[in-house]
Amino acid sequence: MSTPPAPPVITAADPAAFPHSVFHVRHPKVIAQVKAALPYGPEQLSALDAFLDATLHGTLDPLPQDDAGDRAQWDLWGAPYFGRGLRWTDAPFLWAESYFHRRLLSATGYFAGLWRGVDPFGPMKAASLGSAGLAAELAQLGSTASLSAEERDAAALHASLWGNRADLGFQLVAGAPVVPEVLVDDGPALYAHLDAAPGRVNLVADNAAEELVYDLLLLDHLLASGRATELTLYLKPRPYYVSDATPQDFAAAVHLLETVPGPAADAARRLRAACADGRLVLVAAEFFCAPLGFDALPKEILDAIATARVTLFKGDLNYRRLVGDRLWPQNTPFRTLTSYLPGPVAALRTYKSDVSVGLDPETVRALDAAEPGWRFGGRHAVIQFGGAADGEGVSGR
Ligand SMILES: O=P(O)(O)OC[C@@]1(O)O[C@H](CO)[C@@H](O)[C@@H]1O
Repeated sequence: MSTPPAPPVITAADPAAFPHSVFHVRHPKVIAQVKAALPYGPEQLSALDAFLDATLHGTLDPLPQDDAGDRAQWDLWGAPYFGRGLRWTDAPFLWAESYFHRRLLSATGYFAGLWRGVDPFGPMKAASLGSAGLAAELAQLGSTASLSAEERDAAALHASLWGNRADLGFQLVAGAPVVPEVLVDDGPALYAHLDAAPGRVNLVADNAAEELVYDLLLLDHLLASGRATELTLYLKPRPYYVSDATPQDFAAAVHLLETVPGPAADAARRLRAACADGRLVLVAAEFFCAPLGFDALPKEILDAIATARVTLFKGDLNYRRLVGDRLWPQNTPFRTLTSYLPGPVAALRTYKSDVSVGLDPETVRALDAAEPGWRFGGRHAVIQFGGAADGEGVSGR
């Protein structure tokens, strides 16, 4: 098959486009929320103000000295952009957002001093995890007992999918809850693949709190139903993109499940047992906080993808990193764009940014006509299964 050239990488330079609003509307709200969340002193508060001002009006400069030990790494990643008079919005959107979140941690003192290791988003994550709505939903889990096996399979997958709407950065700018719509549902094909031969399932997590709770229930469902013999859960080693899940968030999510008697607590007990005997392994890989696409995944993660029955990628950011943060023609097959990976992959993604692939042109035309902002509202979603690697590819990713 011929390999179409890759379209341009997305930047935030166009003031009329969505990525620009992330820097100019969402990020000021993120910083205001962080300043309000913890009782920081004048040093952290003024560092946060100065940082925001630099992202809005300044140019891209190297990482300040802090104790994280990754300055040389960022100097390499930032070499094309640092010290060239580029605005934050001129760099690739994926790169610049990742750098924003790394710099935000520095400004809060996350790497040195009193606030070392304190998650600036911790209070927001705790509030989301402690919400009455989530507790009520978990208390109702017993009602799925009356569903057919297929309905239970779909419910576990879709709860994990829609848990992604509970991304706390997105919630800062999201409108009222809306009726969700799944544009592509490869869920049955994914289950058929696992039924044909169980094996290890990898899940690359996205957000903490509500989303992670439903991810854990999906993992428990795969283990309890015999589809997964082992599980690997990939987490972030430190706070990132507001609410991305860290090992501490994993512990908090398991703890919440334990407090809800019935199916939730039963799932928590099984997950704890799987942690204890090594069937559920947590990996907090540095790579997942890097400003790179998954075409740059390190060997150990590629090996884990190659030997898994399937690797599930959660959320919008992982989707951008998986298929490439570019304005692809929307009918580009998901399978083609993920065939560079050495094993079967699936994405559970709600739409919160431009990137869109694997849709038929008629669907796109109808969506554009009926709801012009449909790619940013979190109301639409896809469950796309790439199957096994088949050698097709796109040049220039
Ligand atoms: O990966 P997630 O949590 O689903 O979404 C991350 C996100 O909120 O951040 C980006 C904009 O900042 C978008 O890609 C997306 O909307």
